[in-house]
Amino acid sequence: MTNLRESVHEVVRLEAVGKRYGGSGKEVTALDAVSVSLSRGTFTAVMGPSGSGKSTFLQCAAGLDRPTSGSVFLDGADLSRLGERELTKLRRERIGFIFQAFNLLPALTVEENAALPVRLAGRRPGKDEVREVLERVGLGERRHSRPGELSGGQQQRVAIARALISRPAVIFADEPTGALDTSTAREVLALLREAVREAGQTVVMVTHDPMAAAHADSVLFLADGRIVDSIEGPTVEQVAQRMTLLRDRSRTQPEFPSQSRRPAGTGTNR
Ligand SMILES: Nc1ncnc2c1ncn2[C@@H]1O[C@H](COP(=O)(O)OP(=O)(O)OP(=O)(O)O)[C@@H](O)[C@H]1O
Repeated sequence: MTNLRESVHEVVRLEAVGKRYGGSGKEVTALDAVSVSLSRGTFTAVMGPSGSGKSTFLQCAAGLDRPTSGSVFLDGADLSRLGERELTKLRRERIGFIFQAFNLLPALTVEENAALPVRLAGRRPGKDEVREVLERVGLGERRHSRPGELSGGQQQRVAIARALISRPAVIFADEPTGALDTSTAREVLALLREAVREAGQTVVMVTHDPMAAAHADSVLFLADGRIVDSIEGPTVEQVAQRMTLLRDRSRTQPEFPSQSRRPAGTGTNR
């Protein structure tokens, strides 16, 4: 299961990952030979115009969907070699998920929602374990509330607590700040950054928002299913400028000319 070529610092690796949808003349290439390596304890944002393949990238990297070609390695495991049951176990134990729509269970309290991954793994969550993770996201006082009694930002913090409780190697976040106002979004991003800095976790976040992307260590840019660019230590202005360029190019040319593509994954190995 372990890839011997893999560096010990590497926690997510995509090798020539392709994903095609449909068939019989209506095939869409959502990912086209994407290769990238992400190190432990890094925060990576994934950006690109609408339809560029961001969600597909996240789904394939997180083992929620299987690529049509290529391989995905996650925390040492080659996902293509895992059966559904093993994949579910790996997702439950090694990966945390955060979505734009929070996806909390309305009938459960804050602490029950946060403890869900532990229960699903067949373990009884310790009181301290749940309290600690809720305090970490600033919701220690709200543990008996239900999601409907909380603001959007508070609900997303419950979702972050739920993603953190099993101490996963990687947290995949799909537009985690998409439904939040700017100051609440900043709080959520600060929590993700803290998970990277203090717990050495790896965060991969799809976003449309240059402000959110600027909280990451690096930004990968997708266009037409390929990684066409990346920025290390991004600023809001740099990210916004790069996105404008990509949108303009995708409007004027249906496909990127190959000479404008940088080799996939450059600048992302740290
Ligand atoms: N289940 C599917 N069946 C068919 N085509 C799909 C499916 N999912 C995605 N696609 C296509 O694959 C391409 C990439 O889609 P994807 O959702 O990954 O893009 P995205 O960058 O996340 O877009 P957005 O920013 O609009 O959410 C698009 O052309 C999309 O229409």
